Amino acid sequence: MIELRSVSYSYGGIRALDRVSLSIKRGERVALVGPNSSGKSTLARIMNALLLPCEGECIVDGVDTKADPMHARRAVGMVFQDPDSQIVAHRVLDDVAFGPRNLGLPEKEVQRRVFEALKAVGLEPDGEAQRLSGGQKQLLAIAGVLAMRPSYVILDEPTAFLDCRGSRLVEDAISGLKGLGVVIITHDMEEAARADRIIALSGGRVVADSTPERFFSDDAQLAMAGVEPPYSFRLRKASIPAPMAHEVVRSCR
Ligand SMILES: Nc1ncnc2c1ncn2[C@@H]1O[C@H](COP(=O)(O)OP(=O)(O)OP(=O)(O)O)[C@@H](O)[C@H]1O
Repeated sequence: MIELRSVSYSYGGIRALDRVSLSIKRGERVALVGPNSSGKSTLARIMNALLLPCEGECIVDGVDTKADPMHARRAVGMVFQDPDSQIVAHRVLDDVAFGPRNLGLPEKEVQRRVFEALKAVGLEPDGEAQRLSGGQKQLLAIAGVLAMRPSYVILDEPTAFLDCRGSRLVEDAISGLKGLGVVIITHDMEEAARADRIIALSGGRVVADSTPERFFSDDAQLAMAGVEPPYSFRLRKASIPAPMAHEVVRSCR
């Protein structure tokens, strides 16, 4: 479990997180939502120890990130918005192998991890990384993280730069991530609605932590989080059967 206990973080005089307490379990899928500058990316960086709390504690599987930041960096993989900025090697195979090779693993183990990770996201091993589509590059970034065998994966607006087709590829790959704790930072409420839980931040504070169903039904929470319910939810509320509502939304995208 990733557990934050009253975590605050400031960049100089800017308080980005203010006494945030929450937990993320392995196997659950959590959407992190909230307006710009509400602290979502800072929270992600606290969880994988790229940043350490100014106050409070972040505990990853029982280990305090201040005591052992490398433990959290291994356990919590990060995928960022921009697929191009995450490519580190010319060939697809070498790109995914980059992390495991840096761990000093035997080449046989590196290759096993590379092929498993590529299979998990549905990417072919041959080819050049820069020739992939935007969506495929994002799959490559996810494969690179999976090859490190994390317990949790945080995706910071993974579909923000992608077209409809690329977004669908990435969404399908994320749905296939079983057994890991998955945190998706998103402004897309359709994406948030597919999570088990939604955590909303505003002004660096947690203003909601509940199921999508409850979150999207609670006008006060929605107002505090500065978001609106997704189209599929509104259609459902208008008594259109869920599968049909889902299809309407898919065909609209
Ligand atoms: N490196 C930095 N230096 C100074 N201030 C920063 C830095 N990174 C973030 N901040 C500030 O911290 C606050 C929270 O930013 P953060 O990026 O965590 O929010 P966010 O919810 O991820 O925003 P967005 O949705 O725009 O990506 C903002 O006021 C932001 O300006």
